[in-house]
Amino acid sequence: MSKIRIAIQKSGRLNQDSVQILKDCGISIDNGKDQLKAETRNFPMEVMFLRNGDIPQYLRDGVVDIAIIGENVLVEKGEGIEIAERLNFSKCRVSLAIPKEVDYTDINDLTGKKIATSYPNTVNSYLADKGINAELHQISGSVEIAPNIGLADAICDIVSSGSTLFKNNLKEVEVMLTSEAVLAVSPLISSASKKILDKLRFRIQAVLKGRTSKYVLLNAPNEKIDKIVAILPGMRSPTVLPLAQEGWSSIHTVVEKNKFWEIIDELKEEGAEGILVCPIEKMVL
Ligand SMILES: Nc1ncnc2c1ncn2[C@@H]1O[C@H](COP(=O)(O)OP(=O)(O)OP(=O)(O)O)[C@@H](O)[C@H]1O
Ligand SMILES: O=P(O)(O)OC[C@H]1O[C@H](OP(=O)(O)OP(=O)(O)O)[C@H](O)[C@@H]1O
Ligand SMILES: [Mg+2]
Repeated sequence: MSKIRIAIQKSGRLNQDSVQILKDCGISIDNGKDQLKAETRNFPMEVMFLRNGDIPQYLRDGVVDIAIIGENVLVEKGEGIEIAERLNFSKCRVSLAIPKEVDYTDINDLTGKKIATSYPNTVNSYLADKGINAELHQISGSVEIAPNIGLADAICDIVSSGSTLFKNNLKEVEVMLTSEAVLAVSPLISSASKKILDKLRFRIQAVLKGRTSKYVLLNAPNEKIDKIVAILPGMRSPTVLPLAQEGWSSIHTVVEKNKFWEIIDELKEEGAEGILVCPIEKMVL
């Protein structure tokens, strides 16, 4: 039986969450320590542990069928590679930053300036789009130090909390793109592997939906049911079950995680009691 070959990051920011999402999809990796290739249990899949930055080439060459990779790397060097799923982790942005004390009006201020980055294609196309000429200095890491050591006037790098910029006395002046981990697909994927990919995507969608939803149970007096149901969103519509105590019901529904706090006060005002919020493992719509 054929297997789908997936690349995930060997070590770094994407590794753990990539292994976890496969695990949540019921796929456990038989991983001997320091192995670069591993088999999986319960799913026709072979896992290659690679450098994030090398993965686009492996996808293009068809050495792997699919990969979990930072979207920013695809923007930089992933031409022709498609995204099958956005995975909602490793969220960051790729931005231009300059020393805090330097005034900044707009992108024209970067004309003729030296910009250090590990993402030359991304910067070049951003600047070309805005008609700006600047000099790029490509380095592969610790980019934020460049202005402090006189290597560049500005930098382009990944920003998440902003603390690396802050520590290096820099300020973010342009957000060029936002990024998250994605499931990317080789243009050379076979039809047999594509069928396995469809199964994997189905599982990933169920896992991601479960991660962003909560199962909510609450009690309410019967005369308040209509008002409470009107507040609650649900997969179809909330379930209403009678409680042993006459005149009361239990209402069950699924709510988007970040919407829960918006509606909790309304629910309480309408007389909801004993509100329980539970995690959902998987959700198939
Ligand atoms: N501070 C951050 N917060 C959130 N996501 C980030 C952050 N830094 C990087 N990422 C995302 O995680 C990906 C992997 O980053 P990481 O620093 O682990 O690897 P890398 O050095 O870019 O790659 P390689 O595996 O080739 O050494 C990046 O491409 C980006 O999408
Ligand atoms: O805005 P922040 O939350 O500070 O995150 C941004 C930093 O995170 C990444 O580096 P990482 O820690 O991955 O180190 P690396 O240079 O070894 O990849 C990125 O290259 C930035 O330097
Ligand atoms: Mg990094």
